[in-house]
Amino acid sequence: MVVNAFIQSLQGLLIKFGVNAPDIRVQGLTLDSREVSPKLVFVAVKGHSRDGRDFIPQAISLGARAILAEADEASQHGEIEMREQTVIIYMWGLSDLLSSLAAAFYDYPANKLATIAVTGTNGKTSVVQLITQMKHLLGHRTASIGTLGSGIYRDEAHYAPPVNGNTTPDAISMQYLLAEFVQQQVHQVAFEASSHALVQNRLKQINTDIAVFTNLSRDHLDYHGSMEAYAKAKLKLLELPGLHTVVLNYNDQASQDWASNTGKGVQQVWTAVLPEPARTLPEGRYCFATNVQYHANGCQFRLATSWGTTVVQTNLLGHFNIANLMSATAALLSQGERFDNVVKTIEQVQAVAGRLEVFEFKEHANVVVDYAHTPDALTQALKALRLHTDGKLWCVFGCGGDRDKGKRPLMAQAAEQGADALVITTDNSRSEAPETIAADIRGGLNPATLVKDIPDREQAIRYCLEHAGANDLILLAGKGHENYQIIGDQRINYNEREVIARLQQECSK
Ligand SMILES: CC(=O)N[C@H]1[C@@H](OP(=O)(O)OP(=O)(O)OC[C@H]2O[C@@H](n3ccc(=O)[nH]c3=O)[C@H](O)[C@@H]2O)O[C@H](CO)[C@@H](O)[C@@H]1O[C@H](C)C(=O)N[C@@H](C)C(=O)N[C@H](CCC(=O)O)C(=O)O
Repeated sequence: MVVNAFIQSLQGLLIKFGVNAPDIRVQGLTLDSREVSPKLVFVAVKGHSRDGRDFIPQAISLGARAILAEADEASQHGEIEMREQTVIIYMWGLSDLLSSLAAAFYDYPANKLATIAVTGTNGKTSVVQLITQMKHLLGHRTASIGTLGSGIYRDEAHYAPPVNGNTTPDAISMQYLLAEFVQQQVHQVAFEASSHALVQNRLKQINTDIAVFTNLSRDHLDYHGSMEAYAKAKLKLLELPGLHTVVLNYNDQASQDWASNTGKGVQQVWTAVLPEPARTLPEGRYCFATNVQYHANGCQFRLATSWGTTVVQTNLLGHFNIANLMSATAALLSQGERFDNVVKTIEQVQAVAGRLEVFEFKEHANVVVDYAHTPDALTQALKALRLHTDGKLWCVFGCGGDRDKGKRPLMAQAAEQGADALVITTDNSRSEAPETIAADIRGGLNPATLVKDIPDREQAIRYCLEHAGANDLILLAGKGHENYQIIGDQRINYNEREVIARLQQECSK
C-alpha cells in the first residue's frame, strides 16, 4: 500500500520536467489503465504491441483525474488537454523518462537503500536469493525483486508474484516496490536486471551500489536480434547511477568487455571457480573457490579472496551454484561485511527452494529436488549431480500432458545419458493417461535401458529409496518448488518438498 507520505503535488514534480500543470494531489502512478482509480495518475505510453494512449478513455471512465501521455513530437511537450474532468498532460520522450519520473515521485527510494543489481544469462535468481539469505543471516532487513517475485526475506521467501510476470518490473513498479521497502525499514535490496529491462530503461534511475555479472550465453535473440545486441543490453547495467563496485566472472569471456567498460573509480571484483589455486591473480579484488570437493550433501572448497582465505563447507550442490555463491560472497565482501561473518553465512545458506535442493537421508540415498522440466535443464542438473555421487545416479521424471509431445523422447534421452537408473512418473498429466505419456517417453529410450514406470510420484520416490544404495543419489525432476499436480482438470495439492520431509521422518524412526 502506498502510504500518505507519498501524497505530494504532481505539479511540483512536473515543473522539474518543464511542464506547468494544475495542482493535482495523487497517491501513485500506473501504466495500466485497468488499475486506474481517482487517486492514481495513468501514464499512457506506446508499448511493443499496443499504444497505452488508446486506453485513455478507459482510464477516464475509471475516474482518472490526471493522465500523463506520450507526446508525438517535441513541440507538444507540456501541452494540456481537458477531457471531461480529467487533465491530460503531454510529455515528449515519456517512455524514457518513466524511471526518473517515478524515482522523483517516490522520493528516490534507492538512495535510501543498499542496492545490488544482478544480471547475466543464468544464475540471476540464485545469486539474488543467495545475497538475500546471506544478508538476512548477517542480521539485515533484506528484500529482493526478481523471477520469484518481490518481498522481504524472513525465514523463508514469501513473495508477492512478479509484476506482469516479469523478472524485472516496469520502471514505475520498480520505484514503487523500492519505496515500499523503505517504508518497511528494509536496509538492503538485491534485484534481477533482465536484458529487456535494461534496454527499456526500466532501471535507469535506480541508484545501484553494486552490479553483478554472472555469465553470457545465447538467449532472447527473438527480442535482441543478435548476440552483440544482447551483450550490449546487459552492459547497460554499468550505466546505472551510483555504482561503486562491479563483480565479474573470471570464467566467462564476456567479462573482459565488462572490465573495459567499467567506469573510472568503479572497483572490479573478480569471481571464479578454479580446479586449483590461481597461478596469476587478476588486477583488482578477487573472490575464488578452488579445490572444490563434491559430496552427497554439499561441497567443500578453499575460499581464496582478497579479504582472507579459508576452507568452507556449503550444502549447495553443483559447480554452477559454487559460481553463484562466489558472486554473492564477492558482493557482500565489497559492501564491507566482515570476512569471518560471511564465511559463517556460506556454511548456513540453503539452496533456493526446489533448485538442486538436497534432502539428507541417514541410512538411504540422499534425495535432490529440482525444477528441471526441459531436456536441457535435466541434462544440466544430472551433469551437476554426477560429481556428487560415487554410486548410481537415479532420475525420477515425467512430462506434461496436453503439451509438446516432441519433448517426451528428448527428456528420455537426457535422463538416459545423465543417469544410471530411471523411473518414469507423472508430471501434470492433465487430460492424458499417465501411461500414454510414459509410453511416449519410453519411445525415446534405448530398448535395453532399465526403466520403471510408477505413475504415483510418492510411490516412485519410495521405490527409489528402497532400491538405491546408501551412496547413490536420487534426482526428483520437474516439480521443484511447485505445490500441485494437474491431473485431468483438477489441480491437486502436491508439494514434493513436504513429501520428502515426511519420508525423512519415517525413515529416521
Ligand atoms: C516485450 C516486452 O518487454 N514487453 C513489456 C512491455 O509491454 P508492452 O510494451 O508490449 O506493452 P503493451 O502490451 O504494448 O501495452 C502498452 C501500454 O499499454 C498499457 N495497457 C495495455 C492494455 C490495457 O488494457 N491497458 C493499458 O493501459 C500497458 O500497461 C503498456 O503500458 O511492458 C510491459 C509493462 O512493463 C511488460 O509487462 C511487457 O513484458 C511482457 C509481458 C514480456 O513478455 N516481457 C518479456 C519479454 C520480458 O521483459 N522478459 C524479461 C525476462 C527475461 C528473462 O531474463 O528471462 C523480464 O524482465 O521479465
